[in-house]
Amino acid sequence: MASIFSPLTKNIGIDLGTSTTQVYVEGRGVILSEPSLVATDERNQKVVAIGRNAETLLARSPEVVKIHRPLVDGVIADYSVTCTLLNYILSKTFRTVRRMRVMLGVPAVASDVEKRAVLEALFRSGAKEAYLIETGAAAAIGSGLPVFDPLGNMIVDIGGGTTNIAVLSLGGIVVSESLRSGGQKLDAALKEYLRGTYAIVTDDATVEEMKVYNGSAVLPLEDRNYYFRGRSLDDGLEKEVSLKSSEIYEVMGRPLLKILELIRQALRETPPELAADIMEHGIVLTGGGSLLKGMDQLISQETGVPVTVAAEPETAVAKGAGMALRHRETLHSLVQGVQTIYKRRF
Ligand SMILES: Nc1ncnc2c1ncn2[C@@H]1O[C@H](COP(=O)(O)OP(=O)(O)OP(=O)(O)O)[C@@H](O)[C@H]1O
Repeated sequence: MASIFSPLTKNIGIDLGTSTTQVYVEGRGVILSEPSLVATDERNQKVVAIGRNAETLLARSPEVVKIHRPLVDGVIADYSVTCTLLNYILSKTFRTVRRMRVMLGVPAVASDVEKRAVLEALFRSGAKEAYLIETGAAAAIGSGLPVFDPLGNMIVDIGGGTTNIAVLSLGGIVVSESLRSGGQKLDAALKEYLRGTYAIVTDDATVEEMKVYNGSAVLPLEDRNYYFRGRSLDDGLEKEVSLKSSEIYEVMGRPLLKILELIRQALRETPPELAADIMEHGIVLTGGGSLLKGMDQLISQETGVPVTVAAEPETAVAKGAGMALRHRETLHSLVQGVQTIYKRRF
């Protein structure tokens, strides 16, 4: 029987995200990226689809299907649904990988109970070794920041449900901040605005499209009109509504303020010598939220620090978690007093 130290054991990094779950396999890259969704049949509560299939099913027969999101704001909201999703993901990965050593990114804001729940779910799903790493640290490693150097590195990961910030130096986390707010709060603000101002309700896909294609974190140079369809609250009929780009910008500005405040707080807590490195080398952004138009510009304007978006911002956490497995002993000894890695062997 192959030992867990066997070369057949593959290092796997997982980003179990509020919106999307990604799996990275060492030597192969990101092999799976699917929505974090589980669909059950309303009539008998049986699981009928997971991940992308659940999304497709919802679009086809919304009346029969109930959609479950295992995570809310970055942490497990439904343990059994989380196990179902992890089982599906690991069994898909297991088709090509015999033995798995898994590292999973968790937000710094997650409690010990939540962390233990994820570890249990990983072991139940077939992982032979399982570890957790803070999302910010994983994102920094996955973006290729020189985290082992005697330098201050700052990463801001803006996900769907959480924003995680970490300042790393010499392989350890010096400052760590986490907020249960991310891209989904922008969607919620837009939905609320459409309901309150235009008495119209829209589906998630329309709001997401509005944000991704027409949204901006900075005041748009040209104030264009965009047209969307939704259901009128007055008569229940489909209605078209026109929104200005400046309006979308204003609505999204409120939730973005919280993210800006968290970044300022992390900068205030950073020791001066490391802050000087960050001023020189800049802040790196990861996570889907970093792709919002003008996000780097807004953060740079508001903090006075140069900002860049990582080359592959959406996969940085999964990749970094997988890469961290190779350095797990070093990281373990260097990250003193920080609850970065949890380990249990069977
Ligand atoms: N081009 C884009 N512009 C604006 N937002 C985007 C863009 N692309 C993706 N997003 C947003 O990024 C978020 C998803 O990012 P990501 O996949 O990093 O989060 P997650 O890992 O699922 O969540 P979390 O880390 O909070 O658990 C969603 O809110 C999505 O709408």
